[in-house]
This record gives sequence, C-alpha cells and structure tokens, in this order.
Amino acid sequence: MIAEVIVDVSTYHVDRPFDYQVPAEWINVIEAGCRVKVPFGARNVLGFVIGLKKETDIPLHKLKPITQILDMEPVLTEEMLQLARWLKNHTICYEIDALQVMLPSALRAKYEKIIKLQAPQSLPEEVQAIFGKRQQANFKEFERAGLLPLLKQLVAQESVTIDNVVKQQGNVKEIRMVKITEDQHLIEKVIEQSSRAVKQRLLLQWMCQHLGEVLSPQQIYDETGVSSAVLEAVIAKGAAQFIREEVYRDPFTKEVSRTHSLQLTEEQLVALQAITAAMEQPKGQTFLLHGVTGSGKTEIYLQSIQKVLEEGKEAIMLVPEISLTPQMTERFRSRFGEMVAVMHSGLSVGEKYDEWRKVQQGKVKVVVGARSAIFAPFTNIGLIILDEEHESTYKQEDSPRYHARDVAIWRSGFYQCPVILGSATPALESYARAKKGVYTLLSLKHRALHQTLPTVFIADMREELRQGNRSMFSVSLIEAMRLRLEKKEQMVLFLNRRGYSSFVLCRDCGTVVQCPNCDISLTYHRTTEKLKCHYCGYEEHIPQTCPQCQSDHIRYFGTGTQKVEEEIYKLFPEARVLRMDVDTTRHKGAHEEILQTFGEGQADILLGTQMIAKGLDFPNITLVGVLSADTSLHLPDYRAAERTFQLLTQVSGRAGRHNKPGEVIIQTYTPEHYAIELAKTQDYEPFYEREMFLRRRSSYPPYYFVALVQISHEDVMMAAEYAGRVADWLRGNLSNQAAIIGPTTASIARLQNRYRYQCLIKYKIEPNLIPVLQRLLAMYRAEWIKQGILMTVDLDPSTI
Ligand SMILES: Nc1ncnc2c1ncn2[C@@H]1O[C@H](COP(=O)(O)OP(=O)(O)OP(=O)(O)O)[C@@H](O)[C@H]1O
Ligand SMILES: [Zn+2]
Repeated sequence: MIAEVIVDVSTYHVDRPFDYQVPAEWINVIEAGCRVKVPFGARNVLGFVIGLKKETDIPLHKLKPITQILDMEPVLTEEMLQLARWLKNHTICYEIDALQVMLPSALRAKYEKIIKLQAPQSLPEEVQAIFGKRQQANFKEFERAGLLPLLKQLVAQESVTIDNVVKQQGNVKEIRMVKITEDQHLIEKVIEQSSRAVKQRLLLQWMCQHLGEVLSPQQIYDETGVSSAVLEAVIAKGAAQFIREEVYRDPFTKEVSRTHSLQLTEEQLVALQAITAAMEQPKGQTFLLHGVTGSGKTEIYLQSIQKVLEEGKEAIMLVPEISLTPQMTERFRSRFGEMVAVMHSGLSVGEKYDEWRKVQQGKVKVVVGARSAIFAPFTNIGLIILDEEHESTYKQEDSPRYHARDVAIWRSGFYQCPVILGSATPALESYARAKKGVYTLLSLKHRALHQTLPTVFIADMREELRQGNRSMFSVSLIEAMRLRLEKKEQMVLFLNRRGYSSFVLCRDCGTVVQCPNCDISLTYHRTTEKLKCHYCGYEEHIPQTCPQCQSDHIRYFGTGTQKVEEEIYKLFPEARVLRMDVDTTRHKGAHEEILQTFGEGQADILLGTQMIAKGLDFPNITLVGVLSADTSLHLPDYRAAERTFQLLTQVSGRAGRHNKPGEVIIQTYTPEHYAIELAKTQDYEPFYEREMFLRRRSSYPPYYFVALVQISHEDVMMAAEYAGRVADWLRGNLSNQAAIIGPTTASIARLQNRYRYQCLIKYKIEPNLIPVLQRLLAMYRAEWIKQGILMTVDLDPSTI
C-alpha cells in the first residue's frame, strides 16, 4: 500500500504530496487524515496522509517506508482534507499550512501520547501485560510491542482512549484525590487498631458510608472536620489511598444559571422561521441577518441552535475575538450548558486542545469561538453563525490568509446547512451580495425591547477650540456626564487608542520619537515609564532631551486611556471609573472581572478602547461618549470610512438598550465627513448607498476584487527593485482587464527593519489570476527567497 503524504518542511518549496510505502503491519492501522513520520532527505519529518493507493510511478527501490504512525484515529476527516485543498487554491498557500491551521497547536507542540484504559474486562493478554496494574500506558509501549493494529481495534471498541498530554508547564491539571477502599472489613480492622485515636475512628466510620468513592481531600476535611494529619494517618494504614486524577482543564470557573428561550418579537420570528425552513432544505444557504443594535440577533442565534440540537446536529458560533466578549459566551453557556465548547486565543495550549477533543469526540454539540473555531472538527454540522460578520478579525493575516466567512460557506455547502451572517453594519460586500440575492436578507429594524435607537449628537471639536475649550471633553459631553452621575446612570467612554499619550514630540524641532526598526512613532506608557512600539515590541526609556536637536522641550502628545482617566478625575473627583484596555486586561479573566464589576453597578464610567465597542448589553448605560471619531477615519485604506461608520454605530448601540433612553455624543474634528454625519442617524442604508457610489467611482470592492502582493527586504534598493519586477511581471502576464497599481511603498514603509513595497491588483474578471500568482510565487520560492526577499500574496486583503 502506498500513502500520499504532505510533509511539514517549511524550507522545502515544492508543494505536492510525496509517495511512501506503508509497512505491512500498519496496513489496517493507517487512514487518510493520520499524521505520520517519514524520512525526507536526511531527516525524519512530520507529514499528513492525504490519500492511500495501490500503485505509484516511483520505482520500488526508491520508495521509502513510513517510519512512524502518530494517530490511531485520523485527526483530519475527509471533509477537512478536501477543505485544505480548497484553501490551498483559494488563498494560494502551501497545503501543509492549510492542514496545520485546522488543528490545535497542541498537536504541533511537544506532547506525550497516553493510552487510557476505559473497559478493563476484555483485554487481550498482550495488552493486559502492558497495562499491568496501571490505568494508563504510553503509546510508545504499544508501538515497541508491535501492537498498533490491536490498539486501533481497542480504540474503535472504546476499550481505551488516546490523549495527548502537552509537555508544557501549567497545561496539565492533575489533582490529588483520595480513593476510599471498597473493602469494609479492612476499614473495620483499622478501626480496631486505632481504638485510642478518636479522630481517626470518626473518619474511618464515615468512610464506611463512602466505600469506593473518590473525593478530594478538601471535601473530606469539610465533611468530617478532621485535619490533614488524621487523613494521612488513615491512608498510611491502607484504608484509603491518594491517587492523581487528570481533569479537563475547564476554562470556566464561574457557574452560570440556566436561561430559557424568550418569546420572540414578530420580526425575530419571521427571521427564525426563514432559517429553520432552510434547515429542512438539502442545500447550503447563506442568510444575512441585518439587525439594528439591540434588535435581539443573539436570541435568534440561540433559538436556531436549539433547533439544530433537536435535530441531533451540531452548530458553530463565531464571534470576533471571543475573550473580549465574556457576556456572549455566558449567554450560550446558560442556554446550552455542558453542550458548549469555547475556543479562543485566551486559552492555554492545553485548554485549547481539550476543547478541540470535546468536539472531536462528540462530547459537545456547540462551539463558540473566534476565527479558527470555524475548523471545529464536527462531522454533522447543522448551522454556522458569524456574529458581527463585518469584523476584520475574521480574516487571518498570515498564511493561510483565509476569511472565516468563506470557510463557513464552504462547509455549509458540504453539510448542506444554513449559514447566518449577523451584523448591524454588514460588510459592504455582504450587503451587496444580499441585495443581488446571493445571500438571503433578513432584517430587524427595531430593538427587541421596543426601545428607540439612541439620539446621537455630534460635537465639533474645532468649534470647542475656538471657544477656548482646550480639554479633551466638549462642553456637551461634560454636561451629559454630569447628568448621568447625578442620576446614577452608567456611561461608556470610547477611545480609539491605548497608552497614556500617543507620541513624544520635540516642540523645538518637531521631531517625533520613532521606533528604530519601524516607521512608526513610539507610544508612551505611563505604567512602565517607557516608550513602546506597538508593531515590533521595541521599548526604550523616555528621552530627557530630543534625540535630534538635544532640546529639553520635549512633550507628550495625543490622548490615551490613562490620560482620559486622569482628566475625568479632575472634572469629577467622585466618579468611579473602570478602564478597559490592553494594559488593564493582561491577566487571564481580567475582562470578565471588569465587566462584572461594571454590571454590578460598582462603577459609573467604563472607559476603553475597541474592546468595549461590541456586544455589551447593560441596562443602566444611557450615555456613550466617543472621544475622537477621527482616528480611524484617516487611515490610508479604502475601507477607512466603512470601518469608522461601523465602529461608531456599534459603540453607539451600547446606549439605551433596555428601558432608559440612550444618548450618544461623538466628538470629531471633521463633522462634515459622511461617515460621521450618517452615523448620526445610525441608518445603514444611506451609508451603504453613499459608500457604494464612491467604491464604484474608484473601482474598489465590492465592484472590483483586489489582490495585494507585498515585497520586503532589509535593503531598500533590493525591495524597490523586486517590487518593480513584480509589477512588470503582473502587467506582462495578466490580461488588460486587470489594473496593476504600484509598486508603491506600504503604508508603514519600514517594519522590523524591512523596507516594504506593494502592488495592488484590481480586477473584475481575471481567469488567469490564480495561475499567474501561483507562477509568481513559484519564481519567488525558487529564486528570490535566496536573495532575502520576502513576498506575500493576499487575495482578499482586509487592509491595504
Ligand atoms: N424576544 C425578546 N424578548 C425580550 N427580550 C429580548 C428579546 N430578544 C432580545 N431581548 C433582549 O434584548 C437585548 C438586546 O438583544 P441582543 O443583545 O440579542 O441584541 P443584538 O442584536 O445581538 O445586539 P448588538 O448587535 O447590539 O450586540 C438583550 O438584553 C436581550 O436579552
Ligand atoms: Zn517597531
């Protein structure tokens, strides 16, 4: 038997499967989707079996055998292998990258494979010999004894399970438990021996009622009132023993109470019915659920999933960077309890692996997770949901450069199930597709609790300055804040930045202190008293004098959350402020703590960056202040206006969601900009029309597709030269339907000491695009890479 294997050799630049011979004893063990070790050159490398066949063109004496099988059950299903092939062509990546992205990183880390005994009764002798008296054994022991085929059968019969224990500190959670003997006579004998030790007798008598149970030492102390010394004495006499038990590293510590389905509003019901009707159809169908903030989209997700579970199927629920929205996960856990696995970047490697295993073993039916959860290894998917579908975090920025929306739609085609894309401010592409009928549009125009949308007021900061107000707060915002403090209502202040002051500037020569590796100004962090580069992590102490002209007139400029916090205390010493940004949320669980404190009403003001813009649903918030709407507006990106409108609408949507009316104050230096003017009415449609008009005029998506080729090198001349070659080559090989813009320098012209150029390809129909780019990449992989050039191709860049 021959196995086709994709090898994990990143420096080897040929992207195709290699044939290997399957040793006879493994013929019944190996399956497509298993990982193996194979000889490659002088090394032994990891590989994925993507197919098995009887024949090969390779002469037999050249065919090398597989040296090791790593999995008894495939880690990738046939569906996943197909998906990898699709990803490879769709995003132009190495197939190995596509395979790796679907698996938890624990399977790439160093780990030990442990075989655990499940049903000891009917084990063959040679297997019993391996386990001996133990409950678990090492995979290697089976391998050495040549028992892999047998092991495979045992796995299939569920007599044993195989688990990976990551060799990394803090991941495996083993706890010490006490196992009480099952032998009552034994206890009675010990009682006789301990006639004078009253406490021991007490404990032993209690143990008679709990024969054979496994309890934590603490439980025993709590129930009997004895100390650890007494327990240890009893254990020393053999009536109980300490055992180590491995527990699921459950990332949830907090208990949640269960909730039930709400009575839907009429609009919600119409949407839900359309979705459940689609579930009956044997085809993939994509819905765009466009609902204003607070319209109860989440309730529709919950009830749709409920329906999926009733059908015995599984659901994937994606949210943007889930660790940022603990409120959201809680809503799912309180509805579906143990059926839910959670996957996000805040989990440790071991925790991620555990969640993945729960999915793979069918122990859960719902996954709530960030982008990569779209690869959850379910095999009977009934629904996939992307909440806040416009979010750019759904696009992965390194290889494979996939968009979770595309993967969702691909998987829905495979499982013939619906996809729901939900948002108050859909991506222009999605809305355009819905209007064309590619997606089915479902609209929720009203808030679920019949609250009106908040009133939005635009504060013109230029005018404030003219009136002599130099503070970062407009007069109207100060007034609104004062009012809320008086009425004991809560407010959210949103700042699109982090740190204390954005940059350090010399007032004599105008020099802004820059990162030595990147063309970016350094950010002042007050907690560490350092200047930091947000792109490469470079840090330095605050200079006392200007590095350019040695003047000591150096000043901090810009506004950061820390600075705002101080200003608030100057204005309102009595205000209770909670700050939520990268600095205050570094430790695990910090988000939850801050939001819980706020939810309990222990603070008046929640001040934060992007991470407070989404998902929050607190009844007492009646004011939202946006300190500077302009920050995202002036980025050199055709999506800048769209992003700003989305952000403003999202953050405004936090106000007045329940029974108190909401107010929003947006501060800006460009009140006449359409993204800001239209955010005032929070009406998506006019914004869409306006933006689409501009996109058409300048040939940008959704009217055209764009692809981005980036080239970088440590030497600026080399970077420029190769960027020029790329542009020439594209012009020479693509049809005249495609416009090639550039080469131009990237918006950050130097990053981590590499000079960056880019070429943008705009096209409507370009059948040659993929093959042409694949040839370009082949050229790069064969030759350019040796010159120190780095090149990336992105077929759907989320920023340019
Ligand atoms: N049918 C209903 N009956 C009563 N309350 C509801 C109903 N549907 C939703 N709600 C409540 O309305 C509030 C807003 O709903 P939800 O958070 O689901 O809106 P959303 O559309 O997801 O909002 P956003 O996009 O702003 O995050 C929540 O407190 C929710 O519990
Ligand atoms: Zn830097």
